[in-house]
Amino acid sequence: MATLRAALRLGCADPKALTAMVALVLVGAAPPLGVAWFTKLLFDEVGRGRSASPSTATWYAVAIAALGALAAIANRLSGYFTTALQHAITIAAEVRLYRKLNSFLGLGPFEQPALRDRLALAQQAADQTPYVVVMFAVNVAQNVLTVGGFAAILTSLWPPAGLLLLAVAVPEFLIQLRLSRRAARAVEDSAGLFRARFLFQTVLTDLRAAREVRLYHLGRFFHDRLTGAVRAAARIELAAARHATAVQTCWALAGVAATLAATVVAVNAAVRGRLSLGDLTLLLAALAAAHSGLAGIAGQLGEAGTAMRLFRHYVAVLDTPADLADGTRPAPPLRSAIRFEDVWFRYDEDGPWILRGVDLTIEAGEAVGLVGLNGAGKSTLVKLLCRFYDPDRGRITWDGVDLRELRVETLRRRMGAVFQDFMCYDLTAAENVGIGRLPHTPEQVEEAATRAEIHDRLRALPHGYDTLLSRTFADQDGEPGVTLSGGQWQRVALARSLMRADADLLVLDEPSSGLDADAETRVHDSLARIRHGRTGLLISHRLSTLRDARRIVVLDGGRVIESGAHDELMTADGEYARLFRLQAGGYQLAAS
Ligand SMILES: Nc1ncnc2c1ncn2[C@@H]1O[C@H](COP(=O)(O)OP(=O)(O)OP(=O)(O)O)[C@@H](O)[C@H]1O
Repeated sequence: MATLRAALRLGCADPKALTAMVALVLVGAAPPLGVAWFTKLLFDEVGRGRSASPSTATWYAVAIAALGALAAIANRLSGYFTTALQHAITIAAEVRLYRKLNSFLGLGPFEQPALRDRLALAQQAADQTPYVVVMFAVNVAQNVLTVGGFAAILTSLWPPAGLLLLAVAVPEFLIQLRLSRRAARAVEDSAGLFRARFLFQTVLTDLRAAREVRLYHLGRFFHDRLTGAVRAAARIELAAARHATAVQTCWALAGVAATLAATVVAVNAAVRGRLSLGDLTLLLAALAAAHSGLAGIAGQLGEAGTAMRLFRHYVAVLDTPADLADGTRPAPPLRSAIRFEDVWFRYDEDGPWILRGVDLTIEAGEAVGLVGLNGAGKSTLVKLLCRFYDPDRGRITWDGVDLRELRVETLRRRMGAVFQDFMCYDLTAAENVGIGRLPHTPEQVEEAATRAEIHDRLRALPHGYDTLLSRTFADQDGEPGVTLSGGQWQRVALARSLMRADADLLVLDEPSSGLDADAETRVHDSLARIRHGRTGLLISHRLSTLRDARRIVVLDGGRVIESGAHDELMTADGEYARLFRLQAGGYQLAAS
């Protein structure tokens, strides 16, 4: 019931269009009845032979034409309002769905395949169901008027006709409902395949993927995967469609047999003079119209049944509980320290521990470098600090307050971050930088870009900061935009993080891996100036960039195994010293 209420609520997304459409559909219900009735009168009039009145017969013909015109106009207008309503429903459904997605505070929900499948179904259902349900309600109202009218005519001419219609209609409705369940199950079963299809379509059309796809001749490989997914989904849906076709065909034949029986009875009655030619015409027309009207209602009932079953996924997504409980206290400016206290974390309940009792203090105003081999857990630690996930054990505190007690939005406002896999948005240069802080002024954008050493490059673009950084969308002149080099994009991402110039904490996960040696030195000098007095957590595999960090922390197997200044760690001659010497040795070799 809640599902139906939700669908109907969405169905009323544009009340004016809905009202106009309902009125027009109902207006469109009358003409068929009138046409049938005037046709009967016309036939009876013409059947009177010489005593027939040509003017009366002409008026009947005009009435039939006028009713046809009314039906056509109502049809066209209701078509327009239906389209308007459909758009309003799509917009309202998407607003709710994406508002819900945005309400997830962490990353967990985005990593659940079942939820992703459900989301795909929800998107599909949200677009279709409210419309299908509203149309079902409206068409049933229309058909009930039409079918009811014809049924009344039929019953008045031949009383058992009403019972005959009922005997055909009830089983047909039940059959359609049953088939609708199976059709919905088929769509559910193929949801994962459709997501896979979308993934392969993206790989085959994405500019970033295009290089590898061509170099490794992967076009055929991904195309096969794509068609494989489409074929598998088609097999599932066709199996359901075959079953439905078989059942519906059998039932249609039964309906034809019933109509035939009724027709034979009526024709016999006419031959025996119990029905006039007009009565016979009316009866046959009424029989055909009532039968097709009932079949229409049954078909729409099946469609609505399928749509309603799928719509449960939309409602379920909207009802998905919050992934992380938001805190209640605003995050204050960082005065003392951020502390990881015996933090344990794993991504899945039965997965391996990624962080195993991390104890780490980042004093306010201190720059800490984080070092470790691939997979040591550095980025995971950052994700916990940003509260994309909560620790399974232990806690992270911000000036002594557990992160879980702080309002996430206020906490994140106090951070600027560049992630390893930062985003390159198909937006203008100004937007790519500026979205690090909304709203902002052009001066703030240019200042951040200057600090990230990318201002000159962005200013020199064809439309300066208004240049579209995309090769897949056209700019305001209809030309493809421009794209930047990997290192330049990285500087744009850095500039984005620097839009939060007043952030208490700057988290930089490999911020200079793509920069040339010159840029790296300049960016790090600039970062050192920006960070001055600000807390920083810097992850880098280029250990030379961390030398100036007040403290370097080495993570290994999810634990902190060393901590200290560069010189201290070199003297201790542990893992850091080993890694540093390896890298320095490499540079010396290259230099000699
Ligand atoms: N979203 C995730 N779901 C499941 N496992 C993950 C996820 N992200 C990372 N992992 C796993 O956690 C471990 C630590 O990954 P993490 O990205 O934190 O390492 P890292 O130290 O930053 O490595 P790198 O130096 O390569 O960037 C890896 O074994 C990785 O497979």
